[in-house]
Amino acid sequence: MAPAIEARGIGVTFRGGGRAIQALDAIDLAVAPGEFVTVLGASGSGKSTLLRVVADLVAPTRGTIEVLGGSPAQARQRRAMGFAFQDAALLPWRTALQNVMLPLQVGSGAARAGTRTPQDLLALVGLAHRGDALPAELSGGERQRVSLARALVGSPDILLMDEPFGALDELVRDRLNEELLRVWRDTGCTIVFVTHSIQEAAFLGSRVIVMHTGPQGGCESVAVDLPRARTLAIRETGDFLRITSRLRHALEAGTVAA
Ligand SMILES: Nc1ncnc2c1ncn2[C@@H]1O[C@H](COP(=O)(O)OP(=O)(O)OP(=O)(O)O)[C@@H](O)[C@H]1O
Repeated sequence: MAPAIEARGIGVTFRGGGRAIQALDAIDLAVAPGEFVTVLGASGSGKSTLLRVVADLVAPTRGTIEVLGGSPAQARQRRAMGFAFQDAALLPWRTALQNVMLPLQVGSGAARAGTRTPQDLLALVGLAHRGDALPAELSGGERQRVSLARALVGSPDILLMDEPFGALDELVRDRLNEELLRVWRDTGCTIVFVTHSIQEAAFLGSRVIVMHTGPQGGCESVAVDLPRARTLAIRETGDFLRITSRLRHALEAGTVAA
C-alpha cells in the first residue's frame, strides 16, 4: 500500500536577520494509511516544523515529500488534511456547533461535505449537548474537543495534531487521549500527533518518531508493540514501562546538549 505520507531527506533552514537556523535535517519518514504515529522530541527538535511541512505551511529547503501520492499543496487544496493545535483557536462569538461548521463556510472552496455532519462530529467527541454553548462557557478540555470535531469536518484522510492536549490538566488529558483513540478507530484516518510527553506518545502511537537534536539531525522510529485496543490501565503494565524506558533512552541518545 502506498504511504499516506512519505518524506525523504527533508531539511528546513530558516533564514533571517543574517542568521540561518536549521530546524530540521535528514528526516526520512513513511506513514501508512490509517496509522497513528506520534512524534516525540526535545523542545526545538523540529517537531512542529515537520508537521508544518506535511501541512504545506512550510516548504522544505531540502528533500522531497509526498502526501497521499501528491504534493502537500495538492492535499491541502483537496482539504484532505485536518488540523488541531495546542490553542483550540475557536471564534469566541460563534457557538460550539458554529465553530465546527466553520471549514464548510470559509476559504476558497468549502471543505468537502464528508460523511459526518457537524452535529454528528460534536456527538463523536461527546459534546452533542453543548452545541449551543459559546467557547467562553466551555472548559479547556471541551474547547479542545470542539477543535477536534472541527478538524474532522470533511472526513480528512490525515489528521495533523500539534500538542493539542499540552495545556490541559493531566486527568482531562488522559480522558481525551482515550477518546482520541476511539475517534481514530471510528474514522480510520491517519494521525500524526506531536507531543513532549513520553507517556502520551507511547499510549497513543502504533509507532513513535523520536526526533534528534543537534547537527546530525535525523529521527528514529520506535515501534509500540502493545495491543491496539488500549485503555489507560495499560500504562501500569510492564510492557508499557519497557517501551517508555526505551523511548527515554532514544530521546537522550538523540539529544545533543546545546
Ligand atoms: N518561522 C521560523 N523562523 C525561524 N526559526 C524558526 C521558525 N520556526 C521554528 N524555528 C526554529 O526552528 C527550530 C525548531 O522549531 P520547532 O518549533 O519545529 O521545534 P519543536 O520541536 O516543535 O519545539 P517545541 O517542542 O518547543 O514546540 C527552533 O530552533 C525554532 O526556534
